[in-house]
Amino acid sequence: MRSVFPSIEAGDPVSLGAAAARQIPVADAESSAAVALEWICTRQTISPKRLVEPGPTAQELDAILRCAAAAPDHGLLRPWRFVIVPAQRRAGLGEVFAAALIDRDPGATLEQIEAAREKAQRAPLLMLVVAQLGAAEPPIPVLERMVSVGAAVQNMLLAAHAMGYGASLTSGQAMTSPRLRALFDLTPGEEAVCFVNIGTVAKRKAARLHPAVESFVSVL
Ligand SMILES: Cc1cc2nc3c(=O)[nH]c(=O)nc-3n(C[C@H](O)[C@H](O)[C@H](O)COP(=O)(O)O)c2cc1C
Repeated sequence: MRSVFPSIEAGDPVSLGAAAARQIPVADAESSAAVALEWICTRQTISPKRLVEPGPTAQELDAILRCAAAAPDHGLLRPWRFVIVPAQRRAGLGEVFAAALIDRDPGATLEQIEAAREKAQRAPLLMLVVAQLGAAEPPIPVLERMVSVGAAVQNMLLAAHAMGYGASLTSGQAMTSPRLRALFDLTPGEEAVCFVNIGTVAKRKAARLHPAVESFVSVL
């Protein structure tokens, strides 16, 4: 496993979880915290067009998914699930993207239809994020469940980044298409939120400037 996190040993598939549980000696704690903060703040979107092979190995993907499972989850509803789209199902997803575009815009050009189709072929790892927002017990508000979904997704983006991969989220109007819902067997109460794309970074853009803290924090 590639890692920028020094206390995680290369090749150790369980090390992400183990590192969190580990009692880090005080002398190492500060540098570990500094690396973790750096790692969180340097995550950036890498467009699927810039994500190439190799993608995460099966072991790495398992570690990434276990990070999702560490997300805060009020009521322990686990209000999300993920659907991996393997290579042999990409063409089928591309047809759904193309048909969804034609549904929305019957006048779409052949070029636009082909571009929609091609979106299913990018990034070595492609995974749909499904939010489960229907009736639940305990009745945790939908807004809180979406926070849990977002936290699970962010944990995966950060895990991929820590392993040295690039990652991004993609969405768009096809997410609400009945065709996409049918392909992924979404049940009533489930919503397709976005795709997670992960792979090796072919080219990186300059990171964006993050908003200043004072622009989003106040004191009551
Ligand atoms: C739910 C969700 C869906 C997104 N969908 C898209 C998308 O379809 N296309 C895109 O270019 N970026 C998409 N993004 C990524 C944002 O554009 C990106 O996070 C933002 O520009 C900030 O850049 P950064 O991630 O590098 O900090 C999505 C982000 C979220 C949270």
